Amino acid sequence: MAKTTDKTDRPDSGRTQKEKFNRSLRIFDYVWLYRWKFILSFIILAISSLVFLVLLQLPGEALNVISGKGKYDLTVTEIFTLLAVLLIIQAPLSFLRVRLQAEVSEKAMASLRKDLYGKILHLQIPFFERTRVGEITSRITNDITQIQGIFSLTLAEFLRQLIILTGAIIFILWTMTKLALVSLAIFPVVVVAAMFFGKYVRKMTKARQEQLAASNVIVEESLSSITTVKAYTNEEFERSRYGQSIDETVRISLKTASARGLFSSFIVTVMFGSLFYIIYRAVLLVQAGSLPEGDLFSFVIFTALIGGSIASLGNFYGEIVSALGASDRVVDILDSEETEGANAGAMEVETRSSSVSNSSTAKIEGNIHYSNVHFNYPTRPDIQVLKGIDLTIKPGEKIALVGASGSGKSTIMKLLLRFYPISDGSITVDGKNVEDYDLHHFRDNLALVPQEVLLFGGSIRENIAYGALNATEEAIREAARQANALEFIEKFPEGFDTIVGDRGIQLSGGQRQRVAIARAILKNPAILLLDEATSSLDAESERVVQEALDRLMEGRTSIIIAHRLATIREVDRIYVIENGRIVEQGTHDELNAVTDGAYSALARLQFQLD
Ligand SMILES: Nc1ncnc2c1ncn2[C@@H]1O[C@H](COP(=O)(O)OP(=O)(O)OP(=O)(O)O)[C@@H](O)[C@H]1O
Repeated sequence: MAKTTDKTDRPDSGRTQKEKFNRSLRIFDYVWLYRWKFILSFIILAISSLVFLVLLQLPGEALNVISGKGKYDLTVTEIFTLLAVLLIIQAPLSFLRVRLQAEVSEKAMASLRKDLYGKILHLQIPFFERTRVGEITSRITNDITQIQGIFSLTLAEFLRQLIILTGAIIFILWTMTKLALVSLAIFPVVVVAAMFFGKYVRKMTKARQEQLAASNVIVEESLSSITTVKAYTNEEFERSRYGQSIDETVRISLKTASARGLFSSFIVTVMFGSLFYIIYRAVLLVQAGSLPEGDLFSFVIFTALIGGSIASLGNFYGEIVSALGASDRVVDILDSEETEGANAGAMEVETRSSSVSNSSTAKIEGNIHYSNVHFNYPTRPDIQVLKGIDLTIKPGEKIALVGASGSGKSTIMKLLLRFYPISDGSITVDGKNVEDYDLHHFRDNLALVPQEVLLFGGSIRENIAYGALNATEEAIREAARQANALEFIEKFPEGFDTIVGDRGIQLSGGQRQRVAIARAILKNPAILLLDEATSSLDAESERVVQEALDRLMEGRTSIIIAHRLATIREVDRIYVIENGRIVEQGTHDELNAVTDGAYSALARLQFQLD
């Protein structure tokens, strides 16, 4: 099973922090769509923060009024009436701000999510070979949630704290200059120290989360391959793998707990110690008669406010920095140039969805020509998988590829599907290089029936309709009939509405294959790619599947990867692939007649075994 490290394989290619930062800001484009609401929410925020600052001065002023040292000509009742009025004004403002920010962040992130997913779906296959599914999901879920947090909360809070901090400092400097200078000399130092300490604690917490995530990957991997785990009786192995990972989590957690413990002792003693020292100095001033009691009260409130603001600014800053990291990863994918074919843009998908298989471009006939095709997988540049493949298939012909495992049969097929760019040579269809076709139009003319059919989790109907999303009920039924699937589907109490379960596991192998064949029939492609199932179906299932396949292949150019030579006796031509080259070609009878031929050797071996 794969290693559990979560790494981004995309090269960081020495991008500087500044470049990363600038790229991250591209996320703002999404928020900018709702700029007026966003700006309005910040104006409201600024107003309510200022109101808050005024509000906090009032209790102190009330105390001053009692001791006859009031600054403004107000009675206690008037002060508290004012306080009540300000509170009431504050209420709808808060509501409106929260509502506006939620609307902006939800809508902006929804379009970001949609764009990102659209982009991911259009990325080339090598991206998916490099990047683990969990990591891609994490981009769409965790990273965007983190970015959303910034727009819905953090940025606003950051600004609010900044206003409060500035306002509070100005207030105490203005009204109690001497005392303010003492506290401004001590307090920020302590808070900054606390912030660094806090950063360390956060780092530890993150390490713990990562370790926990790694443990979850083990669970996910083991459970998704539970049949393999059981078949190999590796339950104990998996349990201990998980156990070790969990023990590691505990170890890191305890280290984190110690750091957290130290942190809170630090906060309690040093932070509050200095706060009390400042208050002590203030009380001395009150005692000496140079500071009214009410101002002392305000001073305490505002000093606590300044401390709180600095600390939370630190936290919010941390969140903003990590969201910038998340944005960078998201923009990395959004800007990726690894998109399939220049014609495969998201816009086109939108216009296409209404007329899925009826592309306006002329239908392909299916004249396929491979000319001196060389190929190596992008992930393994040193290993040449195809070493000069030449083959020609006329419209409606059926050809088979045979050869040992790893000889390159599937690769030949994948190149026709344009999953990878060809290193050298060319493939043409109807005389035109496959690269020059509009990708969607091109693939609309191809259908693939894979060896291992994995269905989507929905109903049988949805799975068949995947071949042509706008197909009618009759067309789906007819496709199922031709695929020899109608009978078994109708035996289910729910018929076409039967849910096939995650990846189709509630159907047998043969049934899954027939659903896949029905899907291909519905698509009605000119070219058919068939990776013959190796899993041996029982004779009866094999017969019905084969019959369905024969019907599917009728009148279509078909390329069959054959594992069982018995099924390809009737094809127009067989190509024997060895080590990325075609070593023999001809009909079954021709090749079988070659003494010491590669095919005849294979045939002897198989028919002996059969
Ligand atoms: N995605 C990939 N990335 C890198 N190498 C690959 C990839 N897929 C296949 N290969 C390598 O390319 C070679 C040819 O593989 P291919 O799947 O075409 O063989 P095959 O003849 O279809 O085998 P089988 O009959 O077992 O399906 C093998 O050596 C394989 O390891």
